Amino acid sequence: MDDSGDENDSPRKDSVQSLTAKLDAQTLTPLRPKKKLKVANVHPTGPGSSKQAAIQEQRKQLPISRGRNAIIKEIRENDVTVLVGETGSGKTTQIPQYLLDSGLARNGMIAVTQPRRVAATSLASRVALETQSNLGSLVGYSVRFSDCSSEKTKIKFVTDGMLMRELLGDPELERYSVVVVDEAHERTLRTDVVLARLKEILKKRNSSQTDVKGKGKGKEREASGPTNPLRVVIMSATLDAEKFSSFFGNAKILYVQGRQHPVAIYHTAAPQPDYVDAALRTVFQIHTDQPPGDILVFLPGQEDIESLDKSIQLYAKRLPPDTHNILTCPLYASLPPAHQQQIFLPSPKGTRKVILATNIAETSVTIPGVRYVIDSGKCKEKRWVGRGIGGGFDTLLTRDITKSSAWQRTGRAGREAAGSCFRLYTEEAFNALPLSAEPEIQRCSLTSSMLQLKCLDQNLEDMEFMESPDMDGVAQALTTLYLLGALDDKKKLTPLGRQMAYFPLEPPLARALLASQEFGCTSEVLSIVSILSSSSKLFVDTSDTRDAARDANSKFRHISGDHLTMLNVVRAYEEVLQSEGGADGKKAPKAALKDWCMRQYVSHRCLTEAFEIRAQLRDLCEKQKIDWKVSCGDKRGEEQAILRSLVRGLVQNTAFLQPDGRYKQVMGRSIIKIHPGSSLCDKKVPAVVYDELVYTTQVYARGVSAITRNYIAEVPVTNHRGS
Ligand SMILES: Nc1ncnc2c1ncn2[C@@H]1O[C@H](COP(=O)(O)OP(=O)(O)OP(=O)(O)O)[C@@H](O)[C@H]1O
Repeated sequence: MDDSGDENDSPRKDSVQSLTAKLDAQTLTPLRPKKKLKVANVHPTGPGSSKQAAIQEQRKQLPISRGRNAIIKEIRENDVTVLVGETGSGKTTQIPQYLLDSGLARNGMIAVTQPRRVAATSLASRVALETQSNLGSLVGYSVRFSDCSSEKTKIKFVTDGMLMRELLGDPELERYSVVVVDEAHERTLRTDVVLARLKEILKKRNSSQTDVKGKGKGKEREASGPTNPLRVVIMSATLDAEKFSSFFGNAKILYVQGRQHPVAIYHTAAPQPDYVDAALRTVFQIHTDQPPGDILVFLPGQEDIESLDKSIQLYAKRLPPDTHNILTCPLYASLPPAHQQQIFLPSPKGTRKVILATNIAETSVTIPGVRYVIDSGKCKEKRWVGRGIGGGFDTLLTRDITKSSAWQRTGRAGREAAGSCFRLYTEEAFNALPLSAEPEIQRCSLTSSMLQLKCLDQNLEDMEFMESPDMDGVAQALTTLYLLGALDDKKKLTPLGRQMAYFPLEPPLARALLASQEFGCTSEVLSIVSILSSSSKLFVDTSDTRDAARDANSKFRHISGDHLTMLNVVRAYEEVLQSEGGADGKKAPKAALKDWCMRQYVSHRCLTEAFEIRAQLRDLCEKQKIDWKVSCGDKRGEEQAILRSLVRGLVQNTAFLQPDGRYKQVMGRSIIKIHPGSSLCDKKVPAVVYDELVYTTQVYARGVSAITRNYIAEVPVTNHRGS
C-alpha cells in the first residue's frame, strides 16, 4: 500500500566482515527470560512412534490440556467465557476439539474466528491433521473468495470478515452452537462488530435461560432450553480480560497457566533507527553463532521485506563455503495464498530458513522450525486520514508496535522448542509502548461494516460496542452509502444497497459492477474490479526495473489511463492462456504463463488471484440474475461505458484540474497529485477518477483514468428513494 518512493531497494553495501564487526559492537543485551517452564520434549522419537502418535502426545503436553475438564464445564454452564492463556498454550488448536468431543456442538458447528486468512487456513490444516481428517471434511475454513468446508464440517476456522458475511444469510448464526472469537485483543473493526452482534444474538437465542450477563443456569438449560443455544468463547494471550468480561455482563474469566517452551528475550543496548539494517546484522549474527533453527523476522511492510530479502541474498553469497545456506521466504498479505503456504514447508537439509513477515504472522500461526524471532518493533497500521483533508481515506502508516504485539511476536519463537527473541529496541522503549492498539472502530473507514449491518436491520451508530465508533467516521460512512445509492435520504437501505452488500467487494466497487449493467459492459467491469480486489499490484514496479517495465508495459497503455490499461493486460493474458491450451477447463502450463508475465513486468500472482476472484464474482452474478457476459465489445464505445460505470461507484474519488495545474477533489478539499506509477502521471486532463489515495509526503491518487465532467454530473445522487 505504502508506495512513497522513499523505499530503499538497493541491497546494503557493507561486507559480511564489517557487518560481523558491527554486530559485535552492537551488543544485544540478554534479558531475563519472561517465563521458563520445565516442559518435557514434545516430540517422542522412540522406535515405532508414528507422526500421528507424536502429535497426540504433543497435544497432551500442552498446558491447556491440564485444564480441559474445568474449561469445558465453564463453557457448558455460561453463555460467554473469556479465556486468557499464554501464546502456545494450546487455546486455538485444542479448544475447538474439546468442544467437539464434549458434545457441546451436537446441534451445530463450531466457528473459530481469526483476524487474518493465513491464520484461518493454516490452523484448519493443523486441526484437520490432529483430528486425522481431510481438510474440508470435519475441519474446514472459510475466508474471502475461498471456502474449504462441507456438510460434514463441524469445526470451521473463519476470518472475522467472513463471519460477518455469514450473518447476512443467517442473522442469528443458527448453524453454529459455539462461536470462538480468537485473538480478540487485536480489536479489528470486524471483531468488534461480531462481538456486538453476538451480544444481540445471545439475547434472542438464549433468552429463556439467561439475562445475557454471561451466566446461564447450568446444565438444566440444555434440558429445557432451545434446541441450539449459543456459547461464545473469547480468547487471547494478551487480552484486557476485564473489559471483555464486563461488556458481556461480567462473563466468567478463565486463565490458563503456563507456556509450553521458554523464550529468552534480548533487547538492544541502544536504539536502532535503521531497523532493516539492524535486522540484517542480527540475521547473520544468529546464522553464524547460533545452533540450527529457522528465523522469523517481523518488519512493517512489503518494501522493507523486499529490501531485506535482497540484502540477505547478497551477503549469503559471500558466506564461507562450509556455512549452512540461507533460504529467504517473504510473507505479507498481498502474497497469494499458495506462496504464503510455502513458509510452512520444512527447510531443505543444511539450510536455515529466514521468514520475512509483516504482522500477519504475529498471532495464531505456528511456523514449524522457527527458533529465533527478530522483532523490528514496527508495524503498519490502517488509519482513516479524513479530518482536515476532506473526503478522507484509509491509509497505512508505519508506527511502533504495542506491548501485546511484542509478546505475540516473542511467542512465535517457543512453539516447538525453547527459542530466542531479539528485539531491535531497548528495554526502556519496550516499557514505554502502549499495552494495546487503538480499536479499529475508532480509526478506520466504517462504510463496508455499516452497509452489512443495514442489511441486518441494524444501525451501526445505535449499536452497543465495546468502544463507541468515531463520529466523523459514522458521518463519512453514511455520506458514502447515500452517494452510492445504498441508503435513501432517511438512511434506509435501498434494494440497490442490499444488492451491493451481496458481493464481497468494497461498496464502491460493488456499485460500479451493478452500474455496468446499465452501460452494457459487465464483462469488462468484472475484469477490472477483480484486478482491483486482488491483494497484489498488477504492475511490477521496482526502482531498478522501472525503465524496462515502462517499455514493456507501453503496448498495453490506453490513452484514457490505468483502468483500461488493466483491461488490456487482462485481455492479453487471456490470449496467452488460450494459446497455451488453457481454455475449456484445461489448465495452461504455469511456467509459460509466469514467463509471459515476467517479460511484460506484470504480476502473475495478481492475475491468477484476479481470475479466481472473477470466477467467483461471475457465480454470484448468476445467482443475482445479472448477465455477466454482457460486453460492450465495440472498441469505440467501450471506454465511455466502462468509465461511466466506474464513476458511479468511485464518485467520491474524482478530481478536477485546477488552473494552476493541480487536481482538487470534487467531494473533498484535498489537493492531490497523480501517482508516479500511473500512466496519466505526466498528462493534464480536465477530470480524473481514481481507485485510492495514498498518503506519503503528500496525497497521491493511484489507479487513475481521465473522465469528462459529465460522467460526474450524471451520477444520480438525489433520487435513490426506493430505487
Ligand atoms: N502447524 C503446526 N505445526 C506444528 N505444531 C503446531 C502447529 N500448530 C500448532 N502447533 C503446536 O501446538 C501448540 C499450540 O498452538 P495453538 O495455536 O493452539 O496455541 P495458542 O495458545 O492458541 O497460541 P497463540 O495465542 O499464540 O495462537 C504450538 O505451540 C505448537 O507446539
